[in-house]
Amino acid sequence: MRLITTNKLTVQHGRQTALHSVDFHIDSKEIVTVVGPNGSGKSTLMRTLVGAIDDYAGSIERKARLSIGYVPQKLDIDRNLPLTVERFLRLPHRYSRAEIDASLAQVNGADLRDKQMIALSGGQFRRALLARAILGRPELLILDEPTTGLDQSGSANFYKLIEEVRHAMGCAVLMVSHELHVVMAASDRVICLNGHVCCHGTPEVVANAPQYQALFGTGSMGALALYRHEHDHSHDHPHIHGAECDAKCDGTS
Ligand SMILES: Nc1ncnc2c1ncn2[C@@H]1O[C@H](COP(=O)(O)OP(=O)(O)OP(=O)(O)O)[C@@H](O)[C@H]1O
Repeated sequence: MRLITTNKLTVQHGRQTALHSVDFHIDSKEIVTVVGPNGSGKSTLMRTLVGAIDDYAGSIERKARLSIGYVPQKLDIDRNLPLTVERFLRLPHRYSRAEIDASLAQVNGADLRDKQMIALSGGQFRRALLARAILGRPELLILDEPTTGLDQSGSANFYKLIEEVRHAMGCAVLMVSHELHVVMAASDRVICLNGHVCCHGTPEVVANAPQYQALFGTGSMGALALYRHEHDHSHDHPHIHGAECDAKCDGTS
């Protein structure tokens, strides 16, 4: 089932065009990753999809009553404000203790409930954000750079956790990441953005696309293959998606 479709989505920040004529969709239970260089409009796309930016041209269609859990790229917690993880998870909705415990357990964070938000490590903080995003049992989880601040093994573990959450909750996952080889291997589809959609398709198709290689070089393909080989046992790729690349696009915005 289609959850969100955009048609010629265009977003300006002042005179800067952050997104230009972006056609995008995500279906239920898919893992879709958006990659692109700094400033290529990835966060703008996420923020527009969740409704945080409502000044755009083109159209966005959302499934009726679509519930979205969103983890923003950055979240500053006031260091002067005492805020436990439990209280953080209760903002802005009042969830029960049982719901909060279940959500924390889902992200392997049962021990975090009474800790202060500002005392969490990078990985614990990311798990608390994820726990909050899944509290409403969303059909679509949107994660903007979910492993910011984590080291390589912390990131790999976090992506594994995201796959587990997706599996347990049956939600679709849309994420932005810089960690090309790790995240692409775990995705059903990859969208390479540079203000516009440069190319899109399965991870292998995107990694081989000249538009992608013009932006990121060819180095990540070996890492992608390596990761696939090493982790074949733990990934489930039931979908076969068509290979689609925009041959007209030259990889610049
Ligand atoms: N609130 C804003 N006001 C003005 N310009 C903005 C604003 N937000 C983003 N931009 C500009 O829009 C463009 C796209 O920014 P965006 O944050 O969406 O990119 P990104 O791909 O997420 O970047 P990064 O990988 O660095 O996080 C950039 O040129 C950025 O400077």
